[in-house]
Amino acid sequence: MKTFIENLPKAELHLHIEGSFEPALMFEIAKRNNIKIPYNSVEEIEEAYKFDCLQDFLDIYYQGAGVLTTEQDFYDLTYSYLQKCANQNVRHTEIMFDPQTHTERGISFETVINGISKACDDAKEKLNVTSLLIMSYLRHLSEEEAFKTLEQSLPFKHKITAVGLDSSEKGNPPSKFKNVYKASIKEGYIPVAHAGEEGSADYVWEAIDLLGIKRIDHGNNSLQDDKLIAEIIKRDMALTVCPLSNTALQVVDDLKNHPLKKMIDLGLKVTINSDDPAYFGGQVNKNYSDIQKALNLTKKDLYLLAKNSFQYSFLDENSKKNYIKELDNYYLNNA
Ligand code: HPA
Ligand SMILES: [Zn+2]
Repeated sequence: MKTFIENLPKAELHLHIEGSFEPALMFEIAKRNNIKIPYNSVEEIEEAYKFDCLQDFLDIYYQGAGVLTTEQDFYDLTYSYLQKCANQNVRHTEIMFDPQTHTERGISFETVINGISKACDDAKEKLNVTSLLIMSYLRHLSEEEAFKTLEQSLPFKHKITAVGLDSSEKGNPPSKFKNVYKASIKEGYIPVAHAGEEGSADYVWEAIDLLGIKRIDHGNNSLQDDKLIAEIIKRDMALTVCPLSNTALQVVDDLKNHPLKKMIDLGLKVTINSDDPAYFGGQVNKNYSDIQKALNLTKKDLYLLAKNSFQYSFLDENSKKNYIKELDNYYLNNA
């Protein structure tokens, strides 16, 4: 099963590039930028990466991202993640980035986007991994701040496919960002949002009805509401589920109790993703293999999850078809 997962062609649809920042690279970049970080060793970092909830994690995640300064830093961070994609047979990835985490510190939008997008271009050519970008608004900041970010993104619109909403969910409902989503859609961005990770099913309703999202990031708490489940199925929207993130942030107490199988059985379209792999104990293939073991998933289940990852990506129809053909061939020969 391990080899089947390792070689399974797949896409990753929920990944924060700042959350892929591995301790070793963090040390290297902090050193070359002469920035002090409050850890002396990889062991100390690992000790700090124990979280009770989303906010605990976010405090450490923003601190880590604080060493990223130059275009080269953003390039190195992104290329390092894309190399891991290539090693895991992640054929396509949709990368979220948080411009405000950096612009708030005086780093220009241009520095961030150019570093990330150059790495994506190089990875396409050298690693045969495709990618697109999701610009995420920080929901603990105001809608006015999000509007500023939208404005800053416009000269780079051709490099960005979608907009997302992340950071502290509770107390920051999707309705707070209704106007900026409307404006983002007008600019041609596809809307997605984190909803129902720690927030209730009402937040998922708002993300669908008020923000018009096309895909739900996490969405676990949708299961609290049968009408919502029916609506998500009716609209053919996928959930980007992140098993190891859910246990690390105590959204789920144990992988054995993870609702993923229940979601599938209800008819929801589910994908498997790593969210913030450097912080939550595993890349996407570890998410596949740990949840496979915990829930006794079959090769067919895994094949269908990987198929969803291509089907519900924001790739054009022809690219989706080609990737799914590659996956079908793999499944035929390895089932
Ligand atoms: O899992 C997450 N949830 C909300 N915001 C985030 N920002 C990075 N990761 C996350
Ligand atoms: Zn996330």
